[in-house]
Amino acid sequence: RQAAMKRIEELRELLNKYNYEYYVLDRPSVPDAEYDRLMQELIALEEQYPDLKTKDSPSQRVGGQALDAFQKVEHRTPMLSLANAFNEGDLRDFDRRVRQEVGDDVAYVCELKIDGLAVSVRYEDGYFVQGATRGDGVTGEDITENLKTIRSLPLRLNEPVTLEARGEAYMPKASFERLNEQRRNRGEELFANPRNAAAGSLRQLDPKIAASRHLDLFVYSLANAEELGIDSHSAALDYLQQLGFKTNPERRRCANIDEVIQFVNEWHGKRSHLPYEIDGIVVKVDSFEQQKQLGATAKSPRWAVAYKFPAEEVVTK
Ligand SMILES: Cc1ccc2cc(C(N)=O)cc(O)c2n1
Repeated sequence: RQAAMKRIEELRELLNKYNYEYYVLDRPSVPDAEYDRLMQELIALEEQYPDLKTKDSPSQRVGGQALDAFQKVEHRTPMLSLANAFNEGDLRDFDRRVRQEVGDDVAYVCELKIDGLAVSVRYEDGYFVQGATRGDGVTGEDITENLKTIRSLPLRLNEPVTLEARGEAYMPKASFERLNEQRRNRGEELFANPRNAAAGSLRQLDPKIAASRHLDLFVYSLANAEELGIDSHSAALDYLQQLGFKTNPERRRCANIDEVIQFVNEWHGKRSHLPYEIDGIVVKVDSFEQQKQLGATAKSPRWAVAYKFPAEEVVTK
């Protein structure tokens, strides 16, 4: 039994590491066959010794039976939506309002605005404990079992911290094409775009169906950053990455609004080359102290804006 416990721990660490390399770093170090072989060994040992199964075991990603309904979840801090900017003038207006409030010494962080579903994930002592949809920003739906099927979501963080992170669950373009191909062959109704497909997948009561949709997740903010002594959005993103979350690498810290506009123009033409859809660029004041000075309206922060790209001409296939 001692040997089994040791081997189970070894397998769990190995499989979580291989999973991280494959799904977060996109740099697998072992062939799939090796991963599958080790997973089968872990599942067999956990069946033999069920009490040695832990909640961060990689065998627990695709949950058990389907749920009857989703429970409601109250977000500890509201999930804000972003005010939109549609052109350079809107961005300059945003910058002027910010500088009127906090002065000219302000830096921004630009991120790609992933076209998916906003979700919130909670960890206690480093273990994933609950995940929820944004809902109306205050109350969402508990989709913990479905989020567990997203391989880039760590079941355990690199540090035993208690936190709540926010991110965008999305369906990569390749998964979307494959899914619609399947539905076409079965004469089923097609999804209009990856965002709708991701929404439909996360709303599945059966986690096995959610798992089959190959969703992914970029994490983009820390709800309790202050408690953890983090003072800026860029530091929060670095910390999330350090903890083992998948964060979007295409982010840039900008010293002024001109650099923001440059970043926006750069990505305007490049987004079709991305393996996922984006519908704009998120621009945030970097310093949390300045964010606090700017505050938020009932709906959205005054320290952030979403620059929206015009909807891509629809190419019907
Ligand atoms: C505060 C906030 C709200 C929605 C967001 C949405 C995205 C996104 N869709 O990528 C990124 C962010 O940093 C966001 N930040």
